[in-house]
Amino acid sequence: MDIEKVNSMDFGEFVDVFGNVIEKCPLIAAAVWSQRPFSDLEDLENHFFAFMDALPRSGQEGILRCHPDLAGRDLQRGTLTAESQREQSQAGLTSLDADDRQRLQRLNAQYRQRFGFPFVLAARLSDRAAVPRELARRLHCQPESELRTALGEVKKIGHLRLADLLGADPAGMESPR
Ligand SMILES: NC(=O)N[C@H]1NC(=O)NC1=O
Repeated sequence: MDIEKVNSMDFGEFVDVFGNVIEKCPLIAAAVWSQRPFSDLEDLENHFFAFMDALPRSGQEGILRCHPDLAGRDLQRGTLTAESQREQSQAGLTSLDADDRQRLQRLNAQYRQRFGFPFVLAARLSDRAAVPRELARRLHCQPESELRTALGEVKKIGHLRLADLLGADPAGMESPR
């Protein structure tokens, strides 16, 4: 899909296509549509990210809370969004054994208890060994910097989802940890 096609979309089509660029936050796509035309993928994604950056803290935490836990209940029940299912599967989180899954669920619970929002990480840039390691490390970070880190991960996820939709090479991403 090229940027001309994106710019020609009506509101309904745009929200259908880009509504889950930020997990379960179609409102952001709805707001971004008003800002077309976009010059390219980077311009388009900058509008998504600027909207997030301009939110008050409660809104930013709300975005994080829209994310399902990694290897959590939604994965077990098969209720993940298609994008999240693919990302968690690519990181190997759909084939954890019971011990590893329970360890991750314990760490997720500790993280949520400490920060008040779920642990968010761009799973496609990680793997099943790195996820619990990174979770355990971030558990000890300060709340302010952790909020920034988590929103940075939401942006990485959004960047990759947008690149998929536009059939672009995801430029400038970190290689897998
Ligand atoms: N909790 C969390 O990070 N979830 C997200 N990460 C990712 O790559 N896809 C998700 O749904």
